[in-house]
Amino acid sequence: MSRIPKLPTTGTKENRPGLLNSRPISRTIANGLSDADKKNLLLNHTRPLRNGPTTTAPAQRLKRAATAPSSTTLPGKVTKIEKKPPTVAPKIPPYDYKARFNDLLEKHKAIKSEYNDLKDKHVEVSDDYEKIKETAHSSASERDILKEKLLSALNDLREKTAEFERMKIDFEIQKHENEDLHRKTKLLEEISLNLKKKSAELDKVQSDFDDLTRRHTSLKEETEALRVLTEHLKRVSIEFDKLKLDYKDAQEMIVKYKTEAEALQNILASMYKEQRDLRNTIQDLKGNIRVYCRIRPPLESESTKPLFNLNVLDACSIEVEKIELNFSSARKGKSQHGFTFDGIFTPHASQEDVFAEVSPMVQSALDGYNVCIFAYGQTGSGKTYTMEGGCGTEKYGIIPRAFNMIFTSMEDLKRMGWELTIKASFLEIYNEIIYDLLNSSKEQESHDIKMVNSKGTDIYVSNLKEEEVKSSHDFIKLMMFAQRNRQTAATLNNERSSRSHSVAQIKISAINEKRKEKFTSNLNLVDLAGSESGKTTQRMDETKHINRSLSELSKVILSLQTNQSHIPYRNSKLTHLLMPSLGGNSKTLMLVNINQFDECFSETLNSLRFATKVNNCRIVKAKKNLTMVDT
Ligand SMILES: Nc1ncnc2c1ncn2[C@@H]1O[C@H](COP(=O)(O)OP(=O)(O)OP(=O)(O)O)[C@@H](O)[C@H]1O
Repeated sequence: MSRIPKLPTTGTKENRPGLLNSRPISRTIANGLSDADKKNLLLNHTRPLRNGPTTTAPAQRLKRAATAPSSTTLPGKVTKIEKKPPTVAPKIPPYDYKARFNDLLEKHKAIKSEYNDLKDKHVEVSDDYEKIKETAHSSASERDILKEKLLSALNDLREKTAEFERMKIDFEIQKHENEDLHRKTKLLEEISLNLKKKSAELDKVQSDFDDLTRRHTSLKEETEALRVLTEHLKRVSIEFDKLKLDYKDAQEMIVKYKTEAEALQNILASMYKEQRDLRNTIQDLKGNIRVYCRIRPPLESESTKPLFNLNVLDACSIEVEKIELNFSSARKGKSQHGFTFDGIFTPHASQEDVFAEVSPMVQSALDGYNVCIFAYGQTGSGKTYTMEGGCGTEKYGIIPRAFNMIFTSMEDLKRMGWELTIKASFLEIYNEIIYDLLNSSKEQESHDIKMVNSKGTDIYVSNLKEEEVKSSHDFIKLMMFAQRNRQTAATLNNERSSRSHSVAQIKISAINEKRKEKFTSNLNLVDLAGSESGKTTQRMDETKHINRSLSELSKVILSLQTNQSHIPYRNSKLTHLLMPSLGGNSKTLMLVNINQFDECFSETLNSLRFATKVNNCRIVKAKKNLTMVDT
């Protein structure tokens, strides 16, 4: 901004005119002199040399000039004064005036040229001064502008400062307020935290209180229950005391009754024995082989089938009659036959009616006798229905009813000190081979009939499954299982069930520890194969076997009837199996089943004739299998 040239800083501080006193003005201004200083400075510069406060003599000035620094710097122009090495003037003798004059002349010349130089320099300095003046002038105006600006800036500054001060105060106030707020916030946070804690504590206290309330309620209830219980206990205690007395009385009574019961039990046992003996006397009188005839009613589907005449003459006799219409045949005319048995079951007889007659035989088994009940007759005559029955307890046949009876009697026998074990097995004899009906696997083991002891009075079938039965329900389940197995075999081999003998064996083992008695008895319930003759090759084969076993059965019965020494039991599987139940020590009941269809007349006649043969046979008095228990 300043165009003032830089002046040399060297030189004396004396306020001399000209170059020697030329301090750089710009520097002084820049150094911030006061206005008065600046004025003085300018005046000093412009004052003529002679008006200077310290006017020096020309000789002195010359001398100073001679010793002055060899170079001076002027603003704008730099004049270099060459430094000459000081020449040592030869000492002039005082007498040499000429030389001294020449020397003075020389000095004068030098001063003169110096003067001229200085003059030139003065002119230069004057120019510079003018320039500086101008510059100073413009600087002054600039300074004024700047001053104004400075003033306004100062005003602004003052205002800003005032504003700043205000703001500072405001800031301070704000700061205080902020701090205050901060403090309050902190305080609030602390209060809120405390509140939260208190609230949590309150919640806990509340839940504790609720807990306590609940416990209090339950305790109250328990107390109430306890109170009720205590009252009840009091009552019970009174009752207990009463009962104790009653118990004492009862105990005395029990002892009394026990003695009486024992006496009664003895009476009962002897009565039971008498009753049993009487029963068996009656049985003996009736005969140990008993034959009944059952006539099957035609089914709805058979209602159109022609029937032959069948007259039930009395409870034990029937008459069958067929009128031959084929007059060309030799057997034309009436064919009438009468038969007498131990009983006749008409088509109206129910399963219950049949069992009522059969039950004494089951009772005999429970009394310790071997019993065999078998159904005989042609296919479809009602053998299976008679032995096994149909669905529902009403239609139950002899086998399930016999079991029901055994389990009912077991209770009475228990009361008299008898413990009974009942075992059951189911088998089928087809074409002289024994099949275990309780074994459902296809791979059947071979079954042989073997002797239990050397006396040959009892037999057993090897590899035959024997299940202990605890209830009649167990037995029904077992019987149904055997029926299913028989039906499966029948499905595989058409009509096999009709062509095979089915045997349900029930073994009763009884022991009376008190009386030291025990017995075992066998109850064989047999559904024989159809007695008719077959027509096909296979049927012929089957028939051969069936007929053989049935004729062997008739032979055995005949041998028994005629008291033969040798009874041919072993000639067929059936007779061999039934040996214990057919022999002297047994009771046999045969049910001959017939139907009334005209087409079945001759087979019916055959069945009735066979039954008559059996009926004529009287087994020797049966013996009970009772033995004494080894002690
Ligand atoms: N007394 C009866 N009352 C009502 N229906 C009977 C009677 N007897 C037999 N039936 C019925 O007659 C049909 C033949 O009887 P069942 O099967 O018992 O004869 P079956 O002699 O055993 O024949 P199979 O030798 O083929 O086994 C069956 O449907 C059976 O329900």
